Order: sequence, then structure tokens, then C-alpha cells
Amino acid sequence: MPDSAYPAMIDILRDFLDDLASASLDETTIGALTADLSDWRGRLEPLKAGEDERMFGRVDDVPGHGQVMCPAFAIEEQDATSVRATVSFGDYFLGGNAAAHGGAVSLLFDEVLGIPANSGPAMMARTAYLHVNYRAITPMNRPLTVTATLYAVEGRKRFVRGELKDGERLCADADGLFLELLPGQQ
Ligand SMILES: CCCCCCCC/C=C\CCCCCCCC(=O)SCCNC(=O)CCNC(=O)[C@H](O)C(C)(C)COP(=O)(O)OP(=O)(O)OC[C@H]1O[C@@H](n2cnc3c(N)ncnc32)[C@H](O)[C@@H]1OP(=O)(O)O
Repeated sequence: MPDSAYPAMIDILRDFLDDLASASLDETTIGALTADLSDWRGRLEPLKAGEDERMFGRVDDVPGHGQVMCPAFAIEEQDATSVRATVSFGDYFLGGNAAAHGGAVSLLFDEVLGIPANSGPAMMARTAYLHVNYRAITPMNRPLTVTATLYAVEGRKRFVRGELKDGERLCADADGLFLELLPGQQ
């Protein structure tokens, strides 16, 4: 698979979504864009593949793993029980009043808390709950710090806490339970 070109293509797609979200469009531009996008739908449709053959979200060693669903975060530090990363919410993730959408913040926590929850050799763990507290607005288009720490393991249960900060200011925190899947569990 051409992994080398794929992350750059995803970066452009992210920039495109930010540009689209922040633009005021006239009818001519909307028509042209609709035609281009439907042309691309036609080209991609025959390439449909099963989960294991897809690249979206499955490219190792690049921020965001090659997907645009969640803001891309760059891991700065990681050990067996914790992770610290830098993230920036582009215009695509705007909620309102210059604040990031709450759902995008939750999505980020699910991804980042999932890292220490899945860092061991045991079976993969899946989110059972994710409790998010929005403490202050999450600002757009600037580097924020997101952290997650595995603080308890009880049988199959892995408890993880996380924080999203703008400098010293706490924007949101989260508490998640991840459950280790049983062998053969879907
Ligand atoms: C941006 C996109 C990028 C794409 C990237 C792709 C590749 C990336 C690769 C790698 C990334 C790694 C990062 C991933 C992170 C994200 C993970 C997710 O978002 S997962 C999807 C969301 N979650 C579900 O869909 C779960 C749906 N629920 C279930 O499947 C089951 O409910 C499950 C497995 C969670 C538990 O079911 P049971 O049957 O195995 O276990 P039971 O018996 O119900 O519970 C066991 C114990 O846990 C407690 N428990 C279960 N759920 C609980 C809850 N919600 N609250 C409290 N306790 C709970 C129970 O009370 C029980 O406790 P007692 O043993 O009796 O003490």
C-alpha cells in the first residue's frame, strides 16, 4: 500500500475541510464543488474494501493515523500507563462562539484515553463509558495539550483519566472505563 503518499493526502483533506467549514460559498462555487465531489465518488466507489484492507485511520506513526474524523494529535511523550499529546482543533471542529464542538472533544478523549487502555500485551479494550466534563471553552486553531493516564485495573476493567488544557487552563477532563474483550468477543 502506498503509505508514504497517504498521510500527505489526508493532511490536504483536513485542510480542505477546514477551508470549506470557514468559507462563505456562492452558488457557482457550490455547483463546481458538488460536481468535483460526485466525480470522486464515482472513482472511489469501485475501490470499496473490507476493514482490513482499508487505510483510513490505520496508518502507523503519523499523527491521527491517517483519518479526519478526530482532530490529529501528535504524541509528545508516552509510557506504559500514560500519554501526552499536542492537538489543535481546526475550523472543521468549530461548535460555536469560537469554541470547539463538544462532540469533537469527546471523540478526542475516546482516542487518547484508548491509548493507555490498550498499551499492554493483553486483549484489546473497548470503551464502556466515557464521562466528559467541559470546564471552559476549548479554543480553536492553537496548540493544546491532551493527557491520559491509566489509574486502575480491576480484572478486565481499565480505568483511564484525561485532561485537555490550553496552557495552564483546564478546558475539559474525562474519566473512561475500557473493558478488555474476551477471546472471540466482537
Ligand atoms: C477517529 C477514528 C479513527 C479510527 C481508528 C481505527 C484504528 C485505530 C486503532 C487503535 C486505536 C485504539 C484506541 C481505540 C479507542 C476507541 C475505543 C472505542 O471507541 S470502542 C467503540 C465504543 N464502544 C463500544 O462500542 C462498546 C459497546 N459495548 C460493548 O461492546 C460491551 O458492552 C462491552 C464489551 C463494553 C462490555 O460487555 P461484556 O459483555 O464484555 O462485559 P459485561 O459483562 O457487560 O461487563 C463486565 C463488567 O464491566 C461492567 N460494565 C460494563 N459496562 C459498564 C458501564 N458502561 N459502566 C460501568 N460498568 C460497566 C459490568 O458491570 C461488569 O462488571 P462486574 O464484572 O460485574 O463487576
